[in-house]
Amino acid sequence: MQVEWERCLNYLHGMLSDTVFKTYFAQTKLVSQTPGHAVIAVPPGLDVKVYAAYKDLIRLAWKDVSHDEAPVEFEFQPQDVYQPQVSSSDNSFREFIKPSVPLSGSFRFENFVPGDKAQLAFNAALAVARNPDGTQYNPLFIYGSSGLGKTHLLQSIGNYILEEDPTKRVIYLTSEDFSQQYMKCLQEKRITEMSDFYRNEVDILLIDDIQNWTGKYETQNEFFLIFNALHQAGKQIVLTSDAPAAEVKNLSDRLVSRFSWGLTVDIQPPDVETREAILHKKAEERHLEISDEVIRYLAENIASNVRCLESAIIKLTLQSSLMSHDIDMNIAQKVVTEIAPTLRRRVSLDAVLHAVSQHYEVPETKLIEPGRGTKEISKARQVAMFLMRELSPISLQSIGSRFGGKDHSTVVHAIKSVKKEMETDPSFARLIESLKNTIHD
Ligand SMILES: Nc1ncnc2c1ncn2[C@@H]1O[C@H](COP(=O)(O)OP(=O)(O)OP(=O)(O)O)[C@@H](O)[C@H]1O
Repeated sequence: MQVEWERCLNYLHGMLSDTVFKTYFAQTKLVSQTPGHAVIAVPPGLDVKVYAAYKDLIRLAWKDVSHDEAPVEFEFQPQDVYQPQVSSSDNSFREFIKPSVPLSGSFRFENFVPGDKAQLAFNAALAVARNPDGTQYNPLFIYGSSGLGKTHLLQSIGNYILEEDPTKRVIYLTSEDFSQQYMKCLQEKRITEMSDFYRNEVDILLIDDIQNWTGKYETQNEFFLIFNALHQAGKQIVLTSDAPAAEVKNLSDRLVSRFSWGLTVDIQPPDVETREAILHKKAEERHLEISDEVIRYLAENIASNVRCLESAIIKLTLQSSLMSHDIDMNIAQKVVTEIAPTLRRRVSLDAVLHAVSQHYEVPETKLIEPGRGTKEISKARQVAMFLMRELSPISLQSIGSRFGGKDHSTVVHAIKSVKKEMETDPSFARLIESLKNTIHD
């Protein structure tokens, strides 16, 4: 019951001035509710008559958050024994929601190769980074298929801004992180703190993969209010998605419309020349000597996405050191044959979770909840992370997000552990292969 009032308060926060909201609403509580009637307790010292002026707005907010068409009469009462919500210090709230995921230093404009297909997105991202006060394109909405550099550009914006001005408050997170923050705050009745945080402590908001908000209407409502407040205050917002906003399934119309206020740009798969340029760049970054012939062969044969090009470079290095031989066409052909099945396959994360949960007899909810869990759960989780990476062109960060917001290094560690065990234990390697074969979308 109180949860609905919290949502209503959140809505009101978006409609009222900060002062009015904090004076009259922030400390209120829903104390009882019967059909058509709700009693709201207000802190001592406040004149309950004041609330008459807000009744229509409150009804509207209530209708919107509760989806209840029946009219509700709100009665405001001073409480004799009123326990205001203990407000936490900023630091403890930050600790509680972990607002931002650290930016990876390797995502920079200098090492992004735009080619023709990502030039517009690159220019727009750079323009936003150079003018982070929301005056360029606000919001900037970047969309494109998996592995084409959306996260790279998004994080490059953050890195650039922070290098120019380390005092800027840049928040980067995936849409799933945001949903989790919202659910956590809702459960702990800290929604007001969450909206306060985004309203008052963010200069640039970067949100990755908003397609994962499909059907999550409560999260969308919360984000809608935050978006409005930030936009009004001239704070820059950048969003990415695997599809244009209008094509994201079950994304509310009002968010779709807000997202089109600024600039929408897409990233298309790179053509063969750009793939060559990317491979040259990646080889150079790793101080690898790879002939033009090998680069061209890889660029022609790996056309799916840039993540696969990167993985080809890593595999080339591995093969070359295993065979104690310079990288040549033989090694390149071996690598292309090895990654060909991955290029064809693309399974959903849910399919992987389901298969692993069945095999280890661990409920899916246990696999994805934060915290370590038992040894068995932790093992099953590592296997799931490994399989997701193998069977789907998804970033380490997105995998971590699926497991209660684990960071990228936890996922790297999980993948390494599974690989190591596969090398030393053939029966475990067979198990992984058989799991791979059972997973289908
Ligand atoms: N044009 C490019 N130039 C250089 N590197 C690139 C380019 N495009 C992608 N990459 C690299 O490819 C990898 C995958 O890119 P990224 O994670 O940004 O993709 P994404 O579009 O966000 O994918 P997803 O939707 O799966 O999260 C990253 O390591 C990134 O640095």
